[in-house]
Amino acid sequence: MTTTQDIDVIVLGAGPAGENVADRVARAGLSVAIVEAERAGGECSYWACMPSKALLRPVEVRAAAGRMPGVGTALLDTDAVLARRDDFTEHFDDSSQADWIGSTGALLVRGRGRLAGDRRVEVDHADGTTTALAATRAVVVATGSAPTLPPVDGIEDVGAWTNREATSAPRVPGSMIVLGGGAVGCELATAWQRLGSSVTLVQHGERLLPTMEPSAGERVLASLRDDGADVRLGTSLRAVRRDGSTVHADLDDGTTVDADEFVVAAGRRPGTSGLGLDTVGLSDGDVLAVDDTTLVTAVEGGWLHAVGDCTDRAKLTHMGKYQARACADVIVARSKGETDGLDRPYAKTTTTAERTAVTQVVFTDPQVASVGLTEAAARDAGLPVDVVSYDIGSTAGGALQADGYSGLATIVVDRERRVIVGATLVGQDVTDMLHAATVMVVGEVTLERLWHAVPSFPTMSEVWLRLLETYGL
Ligand SMILES: Cc1cc2nc3c(=O)[nH]c(=O)nc-3n(C[C@H](O)[C@H](O)[C@H](O)COP(=O)(O)OP(=O)(O)OC[C@H]3O[C@@H](n4cnc5c(N)ncnc54)[C@H](O)[C@@H]3O)c2cc1C
Ligand SMILES: NC(=O)c1ccc[n+]([C@@H]2O[C@H](COP(=O)([O-])OP(=O)(O)OC[C@H]3O[C@@H](n4cnc5c(N)ncnc54)[C@H](O)[C@@H]3O)[C@@H](O)[C@H]2O)c1
Repeated sequence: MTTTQDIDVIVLGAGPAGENVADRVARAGLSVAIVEAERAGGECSYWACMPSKALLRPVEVRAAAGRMPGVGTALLDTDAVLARRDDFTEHFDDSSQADWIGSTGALLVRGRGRLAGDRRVEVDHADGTTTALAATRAVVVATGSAPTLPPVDGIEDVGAWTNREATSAPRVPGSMIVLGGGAVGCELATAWQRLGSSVTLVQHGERLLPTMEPSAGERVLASLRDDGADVRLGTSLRAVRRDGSTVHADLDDGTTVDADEFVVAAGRRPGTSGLGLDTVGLSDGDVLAVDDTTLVTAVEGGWLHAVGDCTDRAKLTHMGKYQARACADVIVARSKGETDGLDRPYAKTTTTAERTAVTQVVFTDPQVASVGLTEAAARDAGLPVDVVSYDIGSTAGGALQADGYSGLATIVVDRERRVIVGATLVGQDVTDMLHAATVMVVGEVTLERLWHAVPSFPTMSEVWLRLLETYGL
């Protein structure tokens, strides 16, 4: 075993969250080692955000062309789509990410890391050797998440695809069953159905995208069915088996669905197995619950932080990176002896927006973009809220964007404070409208002041004015 001492900060996992901690801490002048077991860049770069969006964008463009008289439905060359997807994942070569980490001043250590007691980490390398590291200031766990396989008879034996196989497939399968109707299931079903596969999506709840406003799931459901996908809501999988090239899925509605591939998109668990959590008083596989300054609450001493998917907070790249920035700033502030106000809401050293303004875009067609609380979440939190919706297609911008534009904007208004606490946009090309809503929520801008934020004509942003008018301004 080799030993390296005197590293200020050790980061476990070089996904988007871990990389951002390392970058920011290194730029502040602290020494950092970042340990990566697979590829620098993490799940997001190779098997999640990037490849899935590279599969979705071409079919989105094609659908938009179909809604524009005089343009028509564009050609679909699936080989070109898959080749462009492979360019986005750098053909699984992480050298540019590794070079970038090096350029920040952080030391990239290749191997599988685990905690080995207070402030200590051991890294097991592919050649069988182990390196022991000790952190003088902090250890940050950023090990991401892993797909959950529901306890269904036969599921372990059918060669189930997870997000990894489903985003990196070298050809379009003839047919597939997608288990789960969250963001992963809805995006993959949209992409593969439109690329030519026959998709059956099985969701055990009564709605798609169940954590979002109901309008989102309803419209995505209608679109998937319009595309020809077979979507089964309120349906559970009883058993699954493979017979040669065919998978047979027995559903609790009494039917059996046959397909070439079986994709599991039924949620994710924290990537904390085999991480030595027992050496710091936790149990293998635990969620690393953190406070607003990213400190792991169950471990004393103020040295163990966690960011990204492993914390089981919003499992989104941009939110993980937001946590990473706060985490780095807390560590740097403490290294300078600063202690006051580090946990003050909206201080740079906190992740306040995790509670007030989580943003998410689901790249289905229609797209779904949301920030903050849904109506249901706001009512559960006891807030006095009113809800207003407006058809984006009724704005001049919406009508110009596409023939028969169909889209809905919904705001959740705290009627006592006169501020927006949540917004959801559903429709074609709404993704970049989200940030305006995010500023409204984070800035707690009153409706009376928003009245003076005049949207340009003829843009879809006029929906913000229409929402205020509908609310009575
Ligand atoms: C199909 C799919 C599509 C998605 N699309 C989006 C999207 O469009 N937008 C969005 O915001 N989010 C999206 N997400 C979610 C997003 O991928 C995650 O939230 C994000 O990757 C989490 O980043 P992370 O750094 O916490 O973890 P990860 O990206 O999982 O990175 C963790 C890293 O830690 C490494 N690691 C794990 N254990 C160890 C260990 N013991 N030692 C050393 N290294 C270790 C892993 O190899 C990995 O590189 C998507 C997810 C999926 C599955
Ligand atoms: N564009 C994006 O922002 C994006 C895209 C993909 C994933 N993600 C994130 O990645 C994370 C994981 O996504 P996910 O969709 O895997 O998880 P999820 O937990 O969001 O959704 C899983 C879905 O599967 C259903 N389900 C669970 N077990 C089932 C079963 N046995 N049978 C049928 N249905 C079942 C659940 O009801 C749920 O709707 C999420 O936090 C998501 O936000 C984000």
